[in-house]
Amino acid sequence: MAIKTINPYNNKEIKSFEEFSEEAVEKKIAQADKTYQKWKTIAIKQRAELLMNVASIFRKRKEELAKLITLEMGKLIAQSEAEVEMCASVYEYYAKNAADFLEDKPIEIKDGKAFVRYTPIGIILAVEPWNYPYNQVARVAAPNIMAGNVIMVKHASNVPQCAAAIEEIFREAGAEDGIYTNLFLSSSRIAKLAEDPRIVGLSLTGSEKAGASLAEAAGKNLKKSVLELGGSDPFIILEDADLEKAVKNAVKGRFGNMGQACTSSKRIIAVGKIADEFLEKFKEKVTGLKVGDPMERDTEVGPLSSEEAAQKIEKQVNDTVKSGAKLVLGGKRIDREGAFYEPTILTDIKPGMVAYHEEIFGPVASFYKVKDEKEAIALANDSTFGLGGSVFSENIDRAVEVASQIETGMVFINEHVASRPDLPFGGTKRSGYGRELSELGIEEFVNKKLIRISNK
Ligand SMILES: O=CCCCC(=O)O
Repeated sequence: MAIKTINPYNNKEIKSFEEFSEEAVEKKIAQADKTYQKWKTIAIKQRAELLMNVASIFRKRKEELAKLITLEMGKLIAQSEAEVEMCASVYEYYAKNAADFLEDKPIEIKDGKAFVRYTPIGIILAVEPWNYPYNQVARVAAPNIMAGNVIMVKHASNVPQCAAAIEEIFREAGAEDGIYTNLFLSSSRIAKLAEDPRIVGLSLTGSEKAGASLAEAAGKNLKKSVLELGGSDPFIILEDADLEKAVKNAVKGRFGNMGQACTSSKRIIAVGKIADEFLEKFKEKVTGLKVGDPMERDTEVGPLSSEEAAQKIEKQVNDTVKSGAKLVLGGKRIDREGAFYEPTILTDIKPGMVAYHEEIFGPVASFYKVKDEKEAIALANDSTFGLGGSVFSENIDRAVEVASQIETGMVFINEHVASRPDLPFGGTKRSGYGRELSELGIEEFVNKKLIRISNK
């Protein structure tokens, strides 16, 4: 199968890459394994130097790297640049903090001494998505390389140039072959890779379907896995919220990256008397955003990642409207070439409708008006997903109380959900398991080895 770059701004093919043969993949695994035997013994200071170089190359080549994102998946250019910066900060964060995170953890016992030592385990296979082509990879590569593991990445097939660029950056930074390996492969070959005894851990960010099949392969082969899957994050606005702040965050939280984030604020739940005013202001802010070329700095609405993605959104919205929901804004394809879809707001969504249950991975906000806080929490939790969520209130104790009742892996108060290197990221329920980023992210693929020294 050829792996193609198609520019979603005009649906034109730009470049095509050949999938790696079985022999080529075997050679790369053998190289990664050989390099791992050495890398696991290398001082952490040297590992940190490599990642500091990687961070600095990302920053130095920011413009060019950002353009590749925009070309391959249509992200607005300023957001692509911000992603490159965020990705550099992830490499830098682990370069600076991993030594502390990996220190021996003493255990207090009465007789003798005991501690937990974190040791590397081998090759980690990461399956990564197109929506943040550099940053999603950094979150797995940086902690694992610092922990002494090596990484093989099967990236999404619509961002091959970004995928190749990451490997090239590692090479430029001085990484030996095998520390970071890009694999041009189709998804159907992942299960076979999981059988390889040299690959010891599997990490995936993607859909529930892809996660289930990776987890099945990991389970069959008794390998650890981390899954970061979809979400339908609730964004709750309590009656005492700062409305301006809530509106600003809702626009960014739902329409940033054209709504193509697992943690987008997909379900906006407004309580009581502020609901109508919120909706009016929210609609006002979204109406009239400038549609155009994502490479142009004044464009506010770019294309989705692909024609297929735009068609899927179109079908989900049409099905929801057919079953009785109302359109407050948008609701159709934008009449121009490319994978464009209007920023859309839906209301009157009821259980049984597509938008109530499915993740809508695009610029579509589902708006719900509820009677009180209790109803808001019940609605927020009436989802198979459990990734992130937001609560807006000027009463922080109250907001924390609501946050603690929401069944997700992350809740942000008075902010939309956004990852940061120093905060754990991940979900519960059908949004997956395990954590990326922060100290927790480096603990996923290490052997937490107990060493006990007897005093008998
Ligand atoms: O699809 C997952 C998006 C993660 C966005 C972030 O890093 O904040």
